[in-house]
Amino acid sequence: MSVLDPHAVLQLQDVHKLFGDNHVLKGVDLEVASHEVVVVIGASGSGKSTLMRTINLIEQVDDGRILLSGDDITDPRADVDKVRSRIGVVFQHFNLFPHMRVIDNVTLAARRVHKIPAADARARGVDLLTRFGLGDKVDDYPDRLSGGQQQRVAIVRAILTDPELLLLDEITSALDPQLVGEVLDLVRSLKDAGSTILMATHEMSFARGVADRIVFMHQGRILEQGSPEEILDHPREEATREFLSRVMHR
Ligand SMILES: Nc1ncnc2c1ncn2[C@@H]1O[C@H](COP(=O)(O)OP(=O)(O)OP(=O)(O)O)[C@@H](O)[C@H]1O
Repeated sequence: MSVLDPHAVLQLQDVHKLFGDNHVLKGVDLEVASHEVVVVIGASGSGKSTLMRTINLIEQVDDGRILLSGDDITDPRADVDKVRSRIGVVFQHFNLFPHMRVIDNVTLAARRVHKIPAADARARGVDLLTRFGLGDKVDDYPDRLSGGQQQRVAIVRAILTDPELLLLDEITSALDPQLVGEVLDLVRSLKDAGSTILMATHEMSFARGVADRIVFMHQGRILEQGSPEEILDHPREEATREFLSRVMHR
């Protein structure tokens, strides 16, 4: 077993996941250090989403373990709600509640799960929304917002309580191309503010711009990982080269 970084926010050790006979994660080892931005790339079906979902305990691992700041969150005795409250998650679809105003969407978990007083949660929500260009949307309902604005609201919701780790799974895939930039700008400012982020994306230019490290997944394994230059410009593996030539010429 590898020597573990005692400061790692996230550690996956030999994680396996099967859906029936389909061995989707075949022994994944991965560490994310504090303040690090790690971007996972790979073909459709390579296991990126499943990887993210095991970390948020939506999927149970079949073997191996996952540590969050040293705590084994795959231990059957782990408190799932407590683990989830330590991780901010944004998925492809924004999943905002349509009947709730933006500010209520943003502060719901802070109030209900973290028991932050409503006035404090609102103040922090308004501050973050304003900082990210949504100050005039605080009291709107989500259907009045563009897809990019809704996704930025979902990100504000995810960071409201300062989670230890942010999981961003294909957060721009459902957006019109002209709306992608504003969401990516927000992620860049989270990086600059020191967030620890694990992100799966198909946006190679964004991966290059924001990643400290890129991880290439292939058929349920991490085939190679390194700096954006190493992986995107000088990949060692044939499968990585094939994948990149496909996505770059799309
Ligand atoms: N809930 C599930 N039940 C059964 N099979 C699943 C389930 N979720 C994922 N799979 C299978 O696991 C494999 C990996 O899927 P996953 O969604 O993790 O890939 P991905 O790399 O995220 O793909 P994409 O880029 O298209 O999102 C696929 O073969 C998929 O069919």
